[in-house]
Amino acid sequence: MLTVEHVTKRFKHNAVIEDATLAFSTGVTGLIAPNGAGKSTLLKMLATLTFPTEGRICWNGEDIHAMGERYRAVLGYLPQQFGYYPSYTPRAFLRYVGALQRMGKRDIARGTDELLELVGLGDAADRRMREFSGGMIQRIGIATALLADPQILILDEPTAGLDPRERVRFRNIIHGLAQERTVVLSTHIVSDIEAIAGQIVFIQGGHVQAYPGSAELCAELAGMIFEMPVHAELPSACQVLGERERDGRTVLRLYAKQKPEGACVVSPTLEDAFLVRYREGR
Ligand SMILES: Nc1ncnc2c1ncn2[C@@H]1O[C@H](COP(=O)(O)OP(=O)(O)OP(=O)(O)O)[C@@H](O)[C@H]1O
Repeated sequence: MLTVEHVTKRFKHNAVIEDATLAFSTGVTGLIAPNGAGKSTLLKMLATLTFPTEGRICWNGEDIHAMGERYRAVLGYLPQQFGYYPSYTPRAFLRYVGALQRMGKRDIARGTDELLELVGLGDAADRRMREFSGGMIQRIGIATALLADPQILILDEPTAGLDPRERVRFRNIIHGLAQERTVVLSTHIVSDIEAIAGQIVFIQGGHVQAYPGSAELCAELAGMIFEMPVHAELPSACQVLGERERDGRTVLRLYAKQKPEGACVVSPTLEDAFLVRYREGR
């Protein structure tokens, strides 16, 4: 288990993460927050690329910085900007990455074949990556992070720039990988994690809060999410969460503590929970 114990991260006097205590076990944890909230900072600390100002992070009870190379041997990390060489083929690139990780040639070759199949790029193993779509490159990024068969997989906004089909494919791959790994991924797109995250972590104003899954978050809003016709008079104490089409009509989706006149109550979604939590001024 990966544990974050009373971790604070400050840049000069600005605390980006404040006294965070969290645990990541097998399965997917989705870190969801708007841009600039501190997702990458938290993930970089989990990947030992930056240090907590206070507190410590442990893997199975041992401080990850004290573990040094032993920790990096169990860690796979896909940064937000994944660096690759466009003139390389996936096979050559994975060989290069494996060599940097001091893996044996046979392990690299076996890993490369298995991983390219896993991410659906077995047929593209010997094509130059300059011809690849953004989604294909992200899948190469995943294969790279998985090459040394890590127990912990940290993915920083892995679905950024992917089209809906690629997002679904990516989500399925991540879900499969998390059956026997600790996967932590950041996103600001709710649907990326709604279906697969066993734990959801919000970061707001430096405070980090974990929920066991989207069901608990949605339950908190039960009876407080409504839809009403777009031209109806809005109650004063409500938050508009968006518009949508319902049975050929445009309706407003609202958050309110009490049922507005003419509104009907609807089931809360993780997106509602996200919008309510991160509404302007909060
Ligand atoms: N090395 C640094 N020095 C100073 N401030 C930093 C540094 N790294 C991050 N920050 C600040 O910390 C805050 C959180 O940044 P971070 O990149 O962790 O956010 P994020 O949630 O990952 O956002 P995004 O989705 O835009 O990547 C920002 O205000 C950023 O300017």
